[in-house]
Amino acid sequence: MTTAIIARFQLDYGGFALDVDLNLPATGISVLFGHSGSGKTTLLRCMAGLQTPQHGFLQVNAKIWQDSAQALFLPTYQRPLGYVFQEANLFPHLNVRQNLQFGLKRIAKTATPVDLDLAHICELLGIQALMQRMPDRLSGGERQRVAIARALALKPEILLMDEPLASLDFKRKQEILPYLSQLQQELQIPIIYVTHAQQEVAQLADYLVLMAEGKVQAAGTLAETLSRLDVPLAQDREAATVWQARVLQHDHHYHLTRVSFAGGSLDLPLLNAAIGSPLRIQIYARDVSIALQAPVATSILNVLPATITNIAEAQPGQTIVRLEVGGQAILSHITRKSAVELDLKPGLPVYVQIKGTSILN
Ligand SMILES: Nc1ncnc2c1ncn2[C@@H]1O[C@H](COP(=O)(O)OP(=O)(O)OP(=O)(O)O)[C@@H](O)[C@H]1O
Repeated sequence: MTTAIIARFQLDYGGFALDVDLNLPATGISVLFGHSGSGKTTLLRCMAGLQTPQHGFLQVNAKIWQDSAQALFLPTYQRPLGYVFQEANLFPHLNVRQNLQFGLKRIAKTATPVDLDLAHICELLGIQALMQRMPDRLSGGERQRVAIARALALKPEILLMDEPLASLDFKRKQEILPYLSQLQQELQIPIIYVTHAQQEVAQLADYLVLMAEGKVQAAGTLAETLSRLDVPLAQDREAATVWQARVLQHDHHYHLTRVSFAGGSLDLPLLNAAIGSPLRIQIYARDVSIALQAPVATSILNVLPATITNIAEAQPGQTIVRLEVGGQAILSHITRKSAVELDLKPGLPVYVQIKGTSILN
């Protein structure tokens, strides 16, 4: 991982304390995930210079924005960042184009090497046709896409997003998520994205930071962090791993699509996606079962050789098993009785049977 951001903050509100020491990658979406009140927004506000912690150090790329040890603190307006809030906060008396142009003058003063072409940004966010519209004539999802474009128009070196989808209903969220995935693939700047929605984590995160009570509980690539048995996510009923895959071939006769991932290939229900296109595949731990031998007669299409790496107790009577399939981690929730009867142990070679998958993009 090429580190772009080093963030160390200690802040005490009296009743709540933030204490973090984080290195975040140079590209992709780093998601800050945690329960309400875990300190995600406070951390984001510290990065933006909207909060003044007792101790703070923030380095973005090679530049130090803040270092309390040397009394250095760049005010927010001198930090080349974009900030997207839960509500779009567009200027109601300006149309979309004027909203996007607002504040552009600032760029001349704080020009950065990052060259984001505004027209390209509008195209990525699908808002080219909305330029003349007033904000009250936009849907919630459109307003939020304009707010994201407005933040990017300032050519930031990082984009901070605080629950940008939280005020949207399910349908609007689904409408905007593909745009965010597209941005993540095209933009060369790091995005720090706050959410408490597990689905957004699975769909967007490249890097995942779990926060609890003002501290970082775990941080790492999405695959690493989702499959850690020592953090609550793996114990959750909704525990899942996410694999990056590519479309290999379509089988129109059986209505199946074969995709490849780092550890092999999977057959999925027929997808409407071009050969070679990238996909995220979510596999719930409850949909993965374990067999000691390769099953000879099974209706399950996806059976893969795997090795057990860790085992932990989950709910009463439940065991969670972490396995690797060609280096890719996968979780399986099974009954404790099965774990004992099969005598499962770390290092044991087994087979995983994947009963179902969801495609996230
Ligand atoms: N200005 C403030 N003064 C005192 N306490 C504050 C202040 N701002 C936030 N807090 C407290 O700090 C804690 C962390 O709040 P924060 O908004 O960072 O959490 P969060 O994880 O972003 O939560 P949510 O998901 O609900 O937005 C909360 O207990 C909150 O009440």
